[in-house]
Amino acid sequence: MNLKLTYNPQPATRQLQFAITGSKSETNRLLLLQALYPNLSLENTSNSDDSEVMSKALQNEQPSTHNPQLVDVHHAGTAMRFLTAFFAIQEGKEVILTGSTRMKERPIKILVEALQQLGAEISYEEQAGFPPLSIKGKKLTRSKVSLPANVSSQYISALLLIAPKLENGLELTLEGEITSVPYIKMTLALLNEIGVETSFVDNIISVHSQFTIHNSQFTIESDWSSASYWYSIMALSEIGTEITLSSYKPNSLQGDSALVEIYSAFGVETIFENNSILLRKTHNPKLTTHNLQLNNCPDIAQTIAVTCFGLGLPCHLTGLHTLKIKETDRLEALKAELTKLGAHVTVTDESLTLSQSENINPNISIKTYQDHRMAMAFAPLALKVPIVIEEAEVVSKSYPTFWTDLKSAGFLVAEQ
Ligand SMILES: O=C(O)C1=C[C@@H](OP(=O)(O)O)[C@@H](O)[C@H](O)C1
Ligand SMILES: C=C(OP(=O)(O)O)C(=O)O
Repeated sequence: MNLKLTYNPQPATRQLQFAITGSKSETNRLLLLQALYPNLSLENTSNSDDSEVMSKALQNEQPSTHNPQLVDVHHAGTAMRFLTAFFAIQEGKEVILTGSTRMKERPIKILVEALQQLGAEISYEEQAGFPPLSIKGKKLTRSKVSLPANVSSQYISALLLIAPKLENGLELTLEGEITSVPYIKMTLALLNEIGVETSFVDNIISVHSQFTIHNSQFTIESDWSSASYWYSIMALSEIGTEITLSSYKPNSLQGDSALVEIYSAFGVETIFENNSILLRKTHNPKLTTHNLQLNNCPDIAQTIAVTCFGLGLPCHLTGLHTLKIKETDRLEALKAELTKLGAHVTVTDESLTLSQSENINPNISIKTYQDHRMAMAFAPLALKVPIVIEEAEVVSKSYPTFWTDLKSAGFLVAEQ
């Protein structure tokens, strides 16, 4: 489904307000913890496809006589990585864990080797180092392992999530530069919330074993990565435009809440009130090069690059080495699509540089490369020029109601 987006400014008749569902990162961690500790109950879980597949994989557990069970996580990176660790400790159970064609190109060797060092029985079904995996669940008896930390934090989170169920807990030594650190801290914070003791000093993380927990209820904060598209819409809107998003709090576990500070430089003010954020366009940003290090919040890189282009601002974004192994090679995808719109962009393996531009080519058809964030990051440009988003249904990976929310905000969204 290709969607043509245009924007026809109407006088504001009411305050725009959207309830975004829970963080998919927090949801997928807590769903796994709920499978390990059934007396954990969750509110405001994510309605994303990635959380649906996670939930289904954990619920559809068949008795061990149906071995091996096929579990398909489609495009969900967190589900693939977290479930690899989960199934590795399900004694007597065998699964083949697989995903989409792209998932079979996303590396998993670092996690598999770490689990194997702890005693897990995992082998590759097709290409060594990549899904699908054959996993024979067993009791893991070892408790210390080292692994490279500069490729994906999801490998580390996966190990941490099963750690309290290991006989002697876990001590992880992280090698090299640690990437996407807030996601690791989110995992530790959620473990702490349910009563698991952890420590993270220098490059060593320790998790104590904890076989049961008290009844515990957790309300998940809404997804900041999804909020990023509204930040971009505000940045590209007229001064005075406002929108309210719920439910958010100032002390978030999500690294993407860095949006508050980043978008203040693009003229968007954030006010926290009653469990919500009010976003207001207050001024037009200064014409300077925006230098941002995004190692801590890789998922908002596409949003920021497109915002800068829409505002005609030059930018230099760094810390983007993980973007090449996500839903697509996001650096190449950004370069190709921004260039079609008239941008001057260069990329390296870890950075993107955008020159100042004055025009945006209208009626360009944006390829989305099976990447939800390509579709949602480019949509706000409809405030400036008509634009077509190809295979627009990809948004359901993280934000299934994105197009209906956009319509409610006054965008014209027509199937082509
Ligand atoms: O742990 C998580 O929930 C995530 C970690 C990040 O991945 P990397 O650590 O691979 O950068 C992020 O990009 C992804 O969307 C979600
Ligand atoms: C990278 C992402 O997800 P995952 O790695 O979990 O597929 C994302 O949602 O932007």
